[in-house]
Amino acid sequence: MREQNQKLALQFKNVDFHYKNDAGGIPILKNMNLSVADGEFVSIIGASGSGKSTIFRLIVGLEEQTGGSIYLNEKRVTDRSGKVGYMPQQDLLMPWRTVQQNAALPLELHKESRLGRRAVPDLLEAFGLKGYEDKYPHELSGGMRQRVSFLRATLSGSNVLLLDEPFSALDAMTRLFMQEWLLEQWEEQQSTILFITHDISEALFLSDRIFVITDTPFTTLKEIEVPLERPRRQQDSDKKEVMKLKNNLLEQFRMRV
Ligand SMILES: Nc1ncnc2c1ncn2[C@@H]1O[C@H](COP(=O)(O)OP(=O)(O)OP(=O)(O)O)[C@@H](O)[C@H]1O
Repeated sequence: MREQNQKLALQFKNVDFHYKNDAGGIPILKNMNLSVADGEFVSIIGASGSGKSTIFRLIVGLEEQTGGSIYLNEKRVTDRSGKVGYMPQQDLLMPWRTVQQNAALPLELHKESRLGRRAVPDLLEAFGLKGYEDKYPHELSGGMRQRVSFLRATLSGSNVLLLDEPFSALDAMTRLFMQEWLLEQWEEQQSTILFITHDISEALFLSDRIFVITDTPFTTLKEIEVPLERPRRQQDSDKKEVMKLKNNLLEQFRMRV
């Protein structure tokens, strides 16, 4: 496992949240606590509609909790807009902007980024986009669009990145390569990643810990530690202890279908 420091990158303390509706509200989080260490890779899995994206929307500040507090890097931050890197479910690249212009958008919005404009050429190369700087999104493959979108989240300059099903639209082979690539970037940038997926194998391959939503509304999430050393390769997922975890998780979800 990668060296983690004792600092917390993210913490929910007694957080309540419900969506408003005519019937009085749809409760999602009830007095919920959660901690993610700086440098950790954590996945969140759960059934469709269980509240995974809502957790991200609260962290990003797109929704406001009705109770409790959310801490980023151990500071209680009330205005979290632009303070974390966020890659939503669809890549949301702007079709009229080039690769470079799409990726560098956070630098236009938030001038004081940890990485800064000078990092852009190096990062474009690291993200396999060198030579494509002036192309438009429709000229790219699915995997490339995902990489531009991830680069944009990275350029927010935050040490915390939230990735919401980033690989769901990719073919199976590209997806496997993108997972390995993502782990390399995570190591390189020393970031903290929260990753939503429906794919149990993907969560096991990538994560230090997996948070499982078993019921909604939820107070705690079930936590699973993944017993794999780093660096990892796809074939590590075939190890006996990982297969056992996978089968247990599949069984849990099967009972809910
Ligand atoms: N803006 C909204 N107003 C009212 N209800 C909402 C709103 N957004 C989400 N919900 C409801 O809140 C619940 C949780 O939604 P959320 O998008 O967090 O689920 P999810 O686990 O991310 O789902 P999926 O895996 O399908 O993306 C769902 O029942 C959804 O219908």
